[in-house]
Amino acid sequence: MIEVQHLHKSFRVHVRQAGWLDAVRHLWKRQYQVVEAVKDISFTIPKGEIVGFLGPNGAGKTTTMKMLAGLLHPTSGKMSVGGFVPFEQRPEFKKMMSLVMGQKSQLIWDIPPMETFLVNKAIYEIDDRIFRRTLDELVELLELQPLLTKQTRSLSLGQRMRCELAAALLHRPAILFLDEPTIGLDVHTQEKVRRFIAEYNREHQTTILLTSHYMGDVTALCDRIMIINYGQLIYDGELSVLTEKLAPYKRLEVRFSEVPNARWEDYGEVAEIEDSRVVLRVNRERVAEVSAHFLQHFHVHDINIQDPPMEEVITRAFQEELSHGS
Ligand SMILES: Nc1ncnc2c1ncn2[C@@H]1O[C@H](COP(=O)(O)OP(=O)(O)OP(=O)(O)O)[C@@H](O)[C@H]1O
Repeated sequence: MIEVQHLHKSFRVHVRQAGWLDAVRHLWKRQYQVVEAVKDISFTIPKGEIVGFLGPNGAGKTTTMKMLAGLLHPTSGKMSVGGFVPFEQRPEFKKMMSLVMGQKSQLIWDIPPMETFLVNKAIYEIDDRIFRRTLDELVELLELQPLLTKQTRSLSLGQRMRCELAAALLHRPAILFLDEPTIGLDVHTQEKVRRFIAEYNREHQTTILLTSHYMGDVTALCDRIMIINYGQLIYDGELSVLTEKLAPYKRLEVRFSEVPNARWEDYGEVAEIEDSRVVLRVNRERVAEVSAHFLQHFHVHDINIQDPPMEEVITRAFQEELSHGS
């Protein structure tokens, strides 16, 4: 459904001079610098898959998404999105995909969301019956009924984002690019949006590429992740494989009425230790044996075994790349 080969994008940016004298001089002789935002990335995403696209600030995620959505022309490389070359901007291409950017609104600010929906109906030439059916489904899934006729500018961020998603999905795109769809939302609304995306994908087999700084979005929605750093793809594969490779331990949290005296470092790396609680990073192969030992020899109130937090795994992935690069 999405195929990208050796994609590059560089921007030519004007270098600003620090001092006013230099700034005046350079009015005549401007200096430019080339920023390589995306460097030779290749990947394929089959129909119906949700892929998490991760990377630190400025890594090249938005630039890649904009190229995939046809908003930016690549410097070089090949792309096929649903069989189309995005930057050719064919009307059929626009009808089969949607881009939602958490930081940018496509709703018309001064009118209620329902009127933006009607504008989209006209733009995408959606048949009356299909429009009604799709709208009903989206209104129900996203709980939009009370918001439809309110002024868009009066909506809260979370209410607006739910309307943004509806506006983006009215024409039933087969491919969805979601750039930070939950940014700035409270935990409850984030959860709602996540559930909606998962349900919508299940129902319609929509192909989704998602960027998010919230690891909760990624762990809830994506089995596969791609990590980009300094414009290069440094990982493309299952999230669980990355976790096993970079963090070959589990987080073992044990609660006691009072932490007993023990040589905790014999069991694993001590992450936290308090009055009634010990958190250890225990090698995956030893988790079962260590837990059994604790239950047998100590008066344990509760024991909890988890994968390491995703933030930790991703940070390690960046660090690995940096140490390879140096
Ligand atoms: N229009 C532009 N002109 C010049 N440089 C740009 C432009 N757009 C992006 N860049 C640069 O390209 C690089 C990649 O930016 P991009 O916005 O794709 O990163 P990102 O991974 O989406 O970051 P974030 O998580 O902060 O949104 C950055 O160095 C950025 O400054």
